[in-house]
Amino acid sequence: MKKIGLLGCGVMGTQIALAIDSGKIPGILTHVYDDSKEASSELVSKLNNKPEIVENSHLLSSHSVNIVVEAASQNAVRDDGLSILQNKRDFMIMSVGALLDESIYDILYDACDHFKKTIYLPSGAIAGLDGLKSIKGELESVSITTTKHPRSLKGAQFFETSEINLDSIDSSTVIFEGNARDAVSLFPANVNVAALVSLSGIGSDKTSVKIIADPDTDKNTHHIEAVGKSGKMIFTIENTPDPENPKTSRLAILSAIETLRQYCSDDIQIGT
Ligand SMILES: NC(=O)C1=CN([C@@H]2O[C@H](COP(=O)(O)OP(=O)(O)OC[C@H]3O[C@@H](n4cnc5c(N)ncnc54)[C@H](OP(=O)(O)O)[C@@H]3O)[C@@H](O)[C@H]2O)C=CC1
Ligand SMILES: O=C([O-])CC(=O)C(=O)O
Repeated sequence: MKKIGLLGCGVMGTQIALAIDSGKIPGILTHVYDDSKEASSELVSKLNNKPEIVENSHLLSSHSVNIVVEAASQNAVRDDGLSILQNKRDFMIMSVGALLDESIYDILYDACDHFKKTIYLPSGAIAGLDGLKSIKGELESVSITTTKHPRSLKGAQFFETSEINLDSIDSSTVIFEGNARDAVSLFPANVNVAALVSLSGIGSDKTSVKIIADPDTDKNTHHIEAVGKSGKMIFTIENTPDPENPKTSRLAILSAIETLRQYCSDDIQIGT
């Protein structure tokens, strides 16, 4: 059975750990780490098969795990990605926005090649990446519009310099329009999906992103439009937010679980 190290013990990390513990993912969770000792202890308390809590993130991949699963933050990918691959572990990334920094992307890409390891990027909170990848070479334009309740957007770096006050928004309001590169750095916990769309399609400079704060929605909605020689693709995904962390959609958690389940099984691989 594959051995798994978990980096990040928040909402998503906890659900992934429970899926391993219940046997839904046929692997063994051997080591976990979170910057918050409270979060890692709370996660371990919920499991029947208790993993070891390591003292720092680098120790995760120094143990003999097959894969490290990141469910923490873009900073975690920046700080720990290279050492995970250098220690010859596969790496599953949820905070995909970190890869839109070209220097990080190049370092991790080269490390995969050099150490013969693989980075896995689950589809997260969206669908349609299979189609987008297939028409990559023929795409003319790609856009993604993300709509969330203002409470799901709270705490984003964007608000450190913006005049917009989320608490005073009383109707659907466009709060950001720009490219995917800027979007993921200003909203690092909200639009990792824009990084997935960019990496599957025409890149982060050409992928347009719009972010809407809507006080009347109870969904995290992502609307993607891609136009190219092969025709037009339109995807709208209306996600249920996680009750504990409304920034994160239930689909993103289930997508992480399914990717890890496939990694740990000898299943037929469906989809592009
Ligand atoms: N690809 C996709 O489609 C999606 C990606 N995501 C991303 O997945 C990640 C996990 O989401 P979720 O579980 O909901 O987030 P949570 O905030 O619930 O959990 C993240 C946990 O990781 C900890 N953490 C943050 N940075 C580090 C670090 N550098 N090293 C170790 N621990 C760290 C946090 O601690 P503390 O609270 O103390 O910072 C927190 O306990 C987020 O980055 C999120 O943006 C989410 C949804 C969709
Ligand atoms: O879960 C979602 O709806 C999307 C999200 O937070 C992200 O892409 O970072």
